[in-house]
Amino acid sequence: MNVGERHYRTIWLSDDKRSVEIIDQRWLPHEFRIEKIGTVARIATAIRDMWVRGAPLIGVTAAYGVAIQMTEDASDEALDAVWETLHKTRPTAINLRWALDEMRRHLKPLAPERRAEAAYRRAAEIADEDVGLNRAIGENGLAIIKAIAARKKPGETVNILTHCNAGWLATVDYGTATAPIYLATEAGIPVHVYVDETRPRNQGAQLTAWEMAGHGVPHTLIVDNAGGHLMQHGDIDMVIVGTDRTTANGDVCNKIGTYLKALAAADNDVPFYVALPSPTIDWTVADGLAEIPIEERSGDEVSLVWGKTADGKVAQVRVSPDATPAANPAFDVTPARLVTGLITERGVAKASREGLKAMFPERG
Ligand SMILES: CSC[C@@H](O)[C@@H](O)C(=O)COP(=O)(O)O
Repeated sequence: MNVGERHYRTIWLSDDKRSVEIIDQRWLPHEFRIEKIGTVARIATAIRDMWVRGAPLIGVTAAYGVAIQMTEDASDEALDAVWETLHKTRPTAINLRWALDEMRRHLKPLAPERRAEAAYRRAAEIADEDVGLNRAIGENGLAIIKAIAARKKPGETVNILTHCNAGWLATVDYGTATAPIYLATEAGIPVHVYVDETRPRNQGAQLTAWEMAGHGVPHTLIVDNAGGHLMQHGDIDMVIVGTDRTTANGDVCNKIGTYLKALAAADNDVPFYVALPSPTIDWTVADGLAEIPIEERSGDEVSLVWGKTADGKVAQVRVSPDATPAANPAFDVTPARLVTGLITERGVAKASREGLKAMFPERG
C-alpha cells in the first residue's frame, strides 16, 4: 500500500539480492523506519521482538531467513537448524511453521549448491502469493460489506469494528481483515472503522489507525473495552478480525481480546467475521483451546507503554507500580460457534469442519 506517494510492501529483497529490507513496525506511527537484515540471527530477532509481526508477514520473513541461511551453508543440517531456530521465535502464528515447512519441502530434494537461488525464488513467490490471497479475501469480504450497505439507506455508513492489526502491515500487502475495507473504500461504499487500541502493544492504536489514516478511511480509535457498549447501541454493523491460527474445526486464535469481542457480538446479533488466507489454517489441530500454544510475552509489554512525548521523542513510560507483576498472554481462542464466517481466498466458509472441508476439499 502507499506511504505518502510511494508504494511499499512490508518486506522486499535488498539491492544486494541477499538481504531483505523491512518496515520496522516498532516505531510506527511516529517514525517510518526501514531496516536492512542480512543474517539469520537478525531475522530471528526481527520476528521475536516484533519489528515485523502479523501471521502472514512472520511466515514470509522466515522464508527469507531460510534463503539467507542457504547462502552461508546449504547442507541438510543447516536447513534443519534454521527451521528450528526460526520456528522457536513465535509459537502461535501457524504461518511461521507453514512457510518453514514449505521452504524445507522445496529445498530438500535439491543439491546444496542449487538451494540458495531456489530459496530466494520460493520466498519471493510466497510473498507474491500472499498479496494475491489477500486481494481475493478482499473481494470476498467486499461482497459482505456490500450486502450490509444494501440493507441501509443510500449513503449510510457501514460501521466495522476490528481488533489488533490484520492490515497490510501484518501481511505483505493489503492485509486480511483490512483488504475488504480498502476495496469497499475504493468502491465508494461509505465505511467507518472502529479501531480497538489492542493493549498491551497497541497494534490497533499504532498500526491500524496509521493504515486507516494513510488511506483516508474514516476511523475512530476506541479503548478495548468499548466494543460491547457500541454494539449494544447499534453502532457496529460487523466485526472483521484476522487470525494467527484457525483449526480444522473453525476455532479461531487471534490477538488477546478477540474472544471478548466475539462474545459481545453474539450477544448483540452483530456478525463476527474472520479473514484468513489458507496458510493460516492448521489442519493438524481441531480443538483450539486445548491444542494451540498461546504465546506468553514479557510482562513489561503490559507495564510499559511506548508513545511520543511532547518534545517529539519516542519513549517508554511505566503505567503500573514498579513492584506489580504483569501477565501477558498474547492470544486467545474464539470457539467456532461464535464465528459468523471465515472469509478465505476461495469464498466465505462456515466456521466448522464441514465448512472448511467444503471450501478446501483437497485438505479433507
Ligand atoms: C493478518 S494478521 C492476523 C493476526 O496475525 C493478527 O490479527 C494478530 O493477532 C497479530 O498479532 P501480533 O502479535 O501483532 O503478531
